[in-house]
Amino acid sequence: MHLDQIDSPKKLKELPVDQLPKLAEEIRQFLIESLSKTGGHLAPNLGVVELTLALHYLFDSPKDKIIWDVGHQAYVHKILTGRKDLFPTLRQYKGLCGFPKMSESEHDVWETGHSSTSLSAAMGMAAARDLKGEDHKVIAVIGDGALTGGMALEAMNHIGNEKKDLIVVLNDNEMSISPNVGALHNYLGRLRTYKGYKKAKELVEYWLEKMPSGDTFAKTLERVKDSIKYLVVSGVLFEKLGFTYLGPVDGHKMDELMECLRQAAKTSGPVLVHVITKKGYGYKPAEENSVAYHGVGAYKIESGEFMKKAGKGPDYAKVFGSTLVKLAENDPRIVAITPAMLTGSKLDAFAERFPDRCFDVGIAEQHATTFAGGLATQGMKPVLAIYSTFLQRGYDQLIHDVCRQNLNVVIAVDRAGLVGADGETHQGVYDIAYMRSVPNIVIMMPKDENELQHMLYTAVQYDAGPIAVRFPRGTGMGVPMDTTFRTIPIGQSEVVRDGNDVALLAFGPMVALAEEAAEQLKREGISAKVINARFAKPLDETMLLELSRTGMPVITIEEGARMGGFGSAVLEFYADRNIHGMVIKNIAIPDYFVEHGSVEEQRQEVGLTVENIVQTVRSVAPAMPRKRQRA
Ligand SMILES: Cc1ncc(C[n+]2csc(CCOP(=O)(O)OP(=O)(O)O)c2C)c(N)n1
Ligand SMILES: CC(=O)[C@@H](O)[C@H](O)COP(=O)(O)O
Ligand SMILES: [Mg+2]
Repeated sequence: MHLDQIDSPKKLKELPVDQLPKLAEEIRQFLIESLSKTGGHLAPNLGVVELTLALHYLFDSPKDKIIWDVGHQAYVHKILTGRKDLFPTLRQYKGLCGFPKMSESEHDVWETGHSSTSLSAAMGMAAARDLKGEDHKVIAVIGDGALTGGMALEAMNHIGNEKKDLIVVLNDNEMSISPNVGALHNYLGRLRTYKGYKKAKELVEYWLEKMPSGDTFAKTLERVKDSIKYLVVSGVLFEKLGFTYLGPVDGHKMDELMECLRQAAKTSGPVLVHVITKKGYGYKPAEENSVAYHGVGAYKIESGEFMKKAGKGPDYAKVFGSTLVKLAENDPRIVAITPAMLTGSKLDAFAERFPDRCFDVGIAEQHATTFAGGLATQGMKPVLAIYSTFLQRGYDQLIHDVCRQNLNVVIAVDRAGLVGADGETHQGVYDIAYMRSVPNIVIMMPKDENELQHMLYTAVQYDAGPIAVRFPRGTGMGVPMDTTFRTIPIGQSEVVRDGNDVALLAFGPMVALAEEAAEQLKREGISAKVINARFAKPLDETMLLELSRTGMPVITIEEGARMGGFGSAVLEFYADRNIHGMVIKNIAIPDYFVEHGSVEEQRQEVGLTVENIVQTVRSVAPAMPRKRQRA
């Protein structure tokens, strides 16, 4: 039977077990070929081919619940559950999602994207099963990186105490996106070398059974057994936390893996199966550089060479990273923090230049935020580089620890706005709303990459509390870069184009759309003023008051959730001052989760387009001062 014929776990089970390694090979070839065109999370999936086959072969999905942590490694699961033919649409608009998605399949029992949720979800499912008197297995598959996340540890604390039947498969490839970090990671390294002890323990037990008790040799063996037991059982942290520990097992050896998982299925209470895999397994470029092949765009299969990305300027993240190095050269207070996104946040150069001042804390956004606070109390200038979507994890810490104590923490909010192919789990569209409501914080966003360097400079100079500079995923505008830094006055906007019919008040890179719209409107005889708002907090009150005096309709434009966002702030400003009668429209992201696709397609869907700005302006034309005068 070939891969093409396997469209369900039921079909897979019809395959003789000795043919699974061949199937694994076919799946790998399929992944390498398919992702070379669409891109996606290649290396994580190549590493779990055998593991996924074993799980679907042995367990009975969807009755048995298989939960994928992060979910970036669920492609093989998707292939085996009838979605192979959809792979040409992977991560594309209206196509197959890059993460588990309940609407796609009954086998996707939990949706993910953010890490370290699988154990809590598994515990919830196991508890529900027991309360309802049902009988099925619950299996959480979690990577060694995701295990460093606080949620996973909180869940282990609960699971180990409750003693419910539940299997945790720890997929240990020694990598997060970058090499995994931390004491837990070091500990897993030591466990991997314990392998021999388990074998020795089994051997001693075997001989003990054969010997008459009281025999002198048996007594000696008894003592050996005890010391081995100490190393194998009591020495293993997971055992101490209430789990039965099985492993480590080679995750690419089908027979060993199956045997270990079979044993896990038979064991009652929480079990942790420690599976050792290689990220990128079976594709040389990915094995050799799993960091680069963690998440990829299109590439040439033979060489692994990536296709060139189209884009006008350097990546915003790159400008952030290189500017921070320059700033840190002259400011020893600057410390960079990343919760496991060193490469994505382009902090590699910083880490190389200032190894002592760069902290990769693992997938630990909560800790990262409070750690930054701690540094700030001692006069350091922590720069927390964090994706907008992952800062959601550190929200309480942002409020309670950083903002409440008014600490000088710079928050570099990366991937702010629509992010494209990762889709709804990763959209950076909530941070304006969730940060704006917190006292003390300053929130700014540059219109282009040149302004980003000035904003970062401004942020590290700022000594009056927390300050966030948000910037989008992807390439900048291709503008010339100034060679000296300049301070941007806090709360001051910039007029980028004058006009007297309508005001387009744009936040961040939306300024470019507003300028394009203004150009188009000019051809229709409408004169649009374009303002680069720069700050969502504090607002430029002088500018807003001036606008209200002109009587022009105001259209706010932002790539963020409409509710509570920048536009809401403008509405609040006028309402608070009893300035009524103004025509104000907010162009922003509506109240639903925007799915995967290209950023262009997502913008089109939500109306963040030149056409929609123009259309909105047309709709308010009767309220324009000149038109009113004529009427
Ligand atoms: C809360 C959160 N922080 C950061 C990330 C970004 N991220 C995605 S995968 C990953 C590494 C996960 O490592 P691991 O669980 O070991 O999986 P592997 O890729 O090694 O298979 C990280 C940091 C995320 N998805 N969620
Ligand atoms: C699964 C996950 O969370 C990351 O791998 C994410 O896809 C990275 O996003 P960037 O490509 O924007 O760094
Ligand atoms: Mg890993």
